[in-house]
Amino acid sequence: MTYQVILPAAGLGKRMGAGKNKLLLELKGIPVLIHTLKVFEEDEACKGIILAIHPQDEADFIALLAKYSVTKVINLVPGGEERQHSIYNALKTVNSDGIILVHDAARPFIQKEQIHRLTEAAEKTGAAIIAVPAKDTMKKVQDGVVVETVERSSLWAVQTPQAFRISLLQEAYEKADKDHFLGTDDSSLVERLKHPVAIVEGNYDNIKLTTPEDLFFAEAILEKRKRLG
Ligand SMILES: Nc1ccn([C@@H]2O[C@H](COP(=O)(O)OP(=O)(O)OP(=O)(O)O)[C@@H](O)[C@H]2O)c(=O)n1
Ligand SMILES: C[C@](O)(CO)[C@H](O)COP(=O)(O)O
Repeated sequence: MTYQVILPAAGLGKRMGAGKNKLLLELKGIPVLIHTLKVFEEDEACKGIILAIHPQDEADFIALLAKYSVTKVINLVPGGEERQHSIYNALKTVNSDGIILVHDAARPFIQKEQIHRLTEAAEKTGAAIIAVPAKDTMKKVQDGVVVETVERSSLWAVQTPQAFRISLLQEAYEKADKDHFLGTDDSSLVERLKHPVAIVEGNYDNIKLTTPEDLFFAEAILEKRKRLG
């Protein structure tokens, strides 16, 4: 199942505190952005990558695409104030049908096998997301006091990629824009259409590099993969 992918890469990395786009930080000498891009560059089912970038990063990103021979980037679009705005800017440039993925550029450890299970599910259902069963107990808190412990057996920790029929995601984004709805993931916009979203189980390696300790976890994941081959 072929697909296109939108990679939102226009964040400021405030929680990382690196003083620059965290996607320019290096893991084993290679920028995070390139680790993520290479997964899709090397996936024969990926027919095109649309990168949402911050204008201040444009020169650095273009230089990296050339240095690492990334050929599948078909468009660079300006990011927006929020992740959702960056993705919407990219989605507006898509004029085809089929399946589109949205994947955080800050998640460099996604693997082709998971992507293919995801696209197959999205082909069947129109919408599918990668997630893993929650390992921690989650509680709702108000004013510093627990108000509810959420039943863990039904909880999943949602990641990206998230995969959709292009027309469905475009409808969801148009409605969210009209309603001024801001979600923390793309699936929540599709759920507002009362459209079912399938869960595809991924793995716990697919972390999002968000805070400084994640860089240490990332190095450990790379070391594990090197040892396991
Ligand atoms: N306005 C934004 C915000 C985020 N992103 C991208 O969306 C992904 C997930 O966002 P997050 O991890 O929150 O990145 P940042 O927004 O950079 O982090 P922070 O919230 O700590 O600033 C990242 O690849 C980020 O580059 C984006 O394209 N446009
Ligand atoms: C989309 C996401 O990665 C799913 O877990 C997450 O919601 C992104 O959150 P962020 O704060 O925009 O990184």
